[in-house]
Amino acid sequence: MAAAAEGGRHDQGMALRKAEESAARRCEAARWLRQMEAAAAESLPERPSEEEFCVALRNGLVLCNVLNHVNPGAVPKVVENPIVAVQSSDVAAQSAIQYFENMRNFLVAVSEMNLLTFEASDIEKGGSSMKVVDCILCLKAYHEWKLSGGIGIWRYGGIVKIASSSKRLPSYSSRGGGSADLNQQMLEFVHLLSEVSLEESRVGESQHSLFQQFVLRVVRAFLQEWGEAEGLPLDDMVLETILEQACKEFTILLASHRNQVRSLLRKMMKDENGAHSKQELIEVISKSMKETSECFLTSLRLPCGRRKQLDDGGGLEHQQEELEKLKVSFNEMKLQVESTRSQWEEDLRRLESYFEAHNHNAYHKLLEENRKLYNQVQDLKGSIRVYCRVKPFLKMQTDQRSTVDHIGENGEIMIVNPQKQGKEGRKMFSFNKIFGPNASQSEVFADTQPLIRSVMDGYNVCIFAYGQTGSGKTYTMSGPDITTEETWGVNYRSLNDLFAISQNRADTTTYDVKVQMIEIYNEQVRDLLMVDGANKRYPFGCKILM
Ligand SMILES: Nc1ncnc2c1ncn2[C@@H]1O[C@H](COP(=O)(O)OP(=O)(O)OP(=O)(O)O)[C@@H](O)[C@H]1O
Repeated sequence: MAAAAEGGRHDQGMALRKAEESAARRCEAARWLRQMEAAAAESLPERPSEEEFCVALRNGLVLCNVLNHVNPGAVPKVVENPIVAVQSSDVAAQSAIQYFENMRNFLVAVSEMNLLTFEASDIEKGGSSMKVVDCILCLKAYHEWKLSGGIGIWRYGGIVKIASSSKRLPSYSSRGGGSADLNQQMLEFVHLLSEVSLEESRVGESQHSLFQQFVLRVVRAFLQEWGEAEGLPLDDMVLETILEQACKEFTILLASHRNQVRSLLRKMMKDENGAHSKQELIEVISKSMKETSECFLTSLRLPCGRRKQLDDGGGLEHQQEELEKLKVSFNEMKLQVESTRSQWEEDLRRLESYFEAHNHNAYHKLLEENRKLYNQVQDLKGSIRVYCRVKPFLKMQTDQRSTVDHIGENGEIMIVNPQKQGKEGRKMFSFNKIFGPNASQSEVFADTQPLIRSVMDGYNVCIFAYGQTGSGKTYTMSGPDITTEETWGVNYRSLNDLFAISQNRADTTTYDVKVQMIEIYNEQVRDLLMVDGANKRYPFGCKILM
């Protein structure tokens, strides 16, 4: 109950405020009419009731006169009959007709000026005086705008008027004005259109920026919601580039269409053959607007999730289809690129392994040939070579008479036996080469060294020293001091080369090196590396390599 009472009080308060508001507006309208028309001051009170207000204006006289003050000639014929309190029924009927003519002329003129208007019945008893008040206040605002120079944009209750200078204000005449007046209006319109261009371009720039931001957000939100655009390369940069381009094109289109409209209107104005109705003018403008919007939609080319709301011409639907096609073709292309890439990778792998195998084979073939040639040379030099080294006299030796008479260049050596005479006392021996008493360890090894490579190529090689006790076998094969490389004998030098070649060929060949040391003495063969003395003697089941 309390709530209902509260609601009722609230409604009463609202109604009171509305009544106060409409009374204030009515008083404002009455004050202005009284200022504009002296006759109104007599018939219209300064603070009239609704009834008083309607009665004072019902004959249309005040309204027509005021309108003619605002826009001279707007109502060419005004019925000036005085208000008579008591009339005969005939006179009253005639007056009513004349007054109705005033009211009709007023309403037509106001309507042609594109101002707010009302129905004739609104001013009759039981009508809505609010609309009458609105019409008068609208006329008042228009009048004030004209007085202030009529420059810029004027708005009142949804009505918009644009003008640039007081000299060329749009002049609205009554319906009977003819084509000349209409053409004048259109020329004015064209003039105003070009005048507002500057203002438009300034506003356009900020609108462009706002529009761009707005569309960017819409599209991003849409793509997030859509989720199917993952495969498309629509990152922020791409989107912004597309939209920026679309906005630029839209701006250019707008400017172009504005110019088109302007030139079309100018052409129409110059066409003196006939008048052009307002309907024709509107048709031209709306056609141009439609073209602009279609061009923009075509140039934008973006999907829109709310297409049903926005697209009543099927343009966005077409864009959506195009996008779907693009997406399918993009995915196909992506698959094709993937497949081509894996094909290339496979081809590359095959080529690599082919060249690797080819190189490997070629290398081995070359190596084999090289080995063959090398070992053929070794064979030609002789598969069994015998060298002779002449031991020098040691410092401790007192008798230093030599038995070597002569050493030839081709491996001959002449030995002298002083105890025999003649031919028996001189004997000539031939070897592959003779090393004299001054030959160094490295000179002796130089002739043996090529055979070490033959070992690494898989050939069997045997180097051994032969001679009586104390003749220098150990000196030649091992050397007097193994700590000094210069004095190394054939064995150490051979092993050194063997491991060096093994390392050089590590990329292609793996070598397994084994060593065995045996002694043959008094027809007994002993394994020198065996710790176990019992097994030292031959046979111990091993192969002699060197
Ligand atoms: N070319 C040489 N230059 C200098 N000294 C040498 C040369 N050949 C051998 N000698 C010296 O002669 C001595 C005997 O040599 P070595 O021990 O090499 O003989 P061997 O043939 O091995 O004897 P064995 O068969 O008894 O073992 C050693 O003192 C060695 O240093």
